Amino acid sequence: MTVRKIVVMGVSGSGKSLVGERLGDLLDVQFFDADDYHSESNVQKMANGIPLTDEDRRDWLTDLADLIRREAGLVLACSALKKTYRDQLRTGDPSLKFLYLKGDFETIWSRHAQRQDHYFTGQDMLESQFLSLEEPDANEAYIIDISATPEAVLKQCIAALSIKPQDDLDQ
Ligand SMILES: Nc1ncnc2c1ncn2[C@@H]1O[C@H](COP(=O)(O)OP(=O)(O)OP(=O)(O)O)[C@@H](O)[C@H]1O
Ligand SMILES: O=C(O)[C@H](O)[C@@H](O)[C@H](O)[C@H](O)CO
Repeated sequence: MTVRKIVVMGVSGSGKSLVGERLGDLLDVQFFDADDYHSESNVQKMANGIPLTDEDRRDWLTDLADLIRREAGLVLACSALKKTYRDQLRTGDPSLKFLYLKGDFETIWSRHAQRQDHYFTGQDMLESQFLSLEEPDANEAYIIDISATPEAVLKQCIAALSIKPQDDLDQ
């Protein structure tokens, strides 16, 4: 297994934390959530229903690139919505692999609605994520269809990264 540094990307509610955590366990590398690296003012902004700007995300991405550089292996859940953001993350390690959790607004909104106690809420906020999103193509990321169950989504990730035979996940 050679893949050691992975970013699980996508809009809010696409399943990055759920899938990323399980992937970290499977790969036996630490899982990090980029949400934990937002400044207090960024969190406040989002909690007040104001989407982040490029400027708001600049220092956050710098810190995340440092984290990627520092760790020998990791799975990082990070929105990484724009190409320039992903380029900034890759400065931490050019071999970084991206898994893009791709889904439509309706699917993701329905999952958002089930989530509680999260500062990122509201249809407008989710819409703003889709407006900012610059989808990576297959040259830049493995594209994962999130319409299926978490287990099936995880299987796609494993297959994309060619980590283990898929049968190992059947339980
Ligand atoms: N494939 C799936 N099928 C059904 N529910 C899912 C699936 N993936 C994730 N969920 C659920 O959808 C919700 C959002 O998932 P999660 O919190 O992992 O997304 P996220 O991308 O990390 O969001 P955020 O960036 O806002 O933190 C959670 O309640 C999670 O359990
Ligand atoms: O780039 C961004 O706009 C942020 O990273 C968001 O995606 C939120 O942090 C996250 O979705 C909240 O859970």
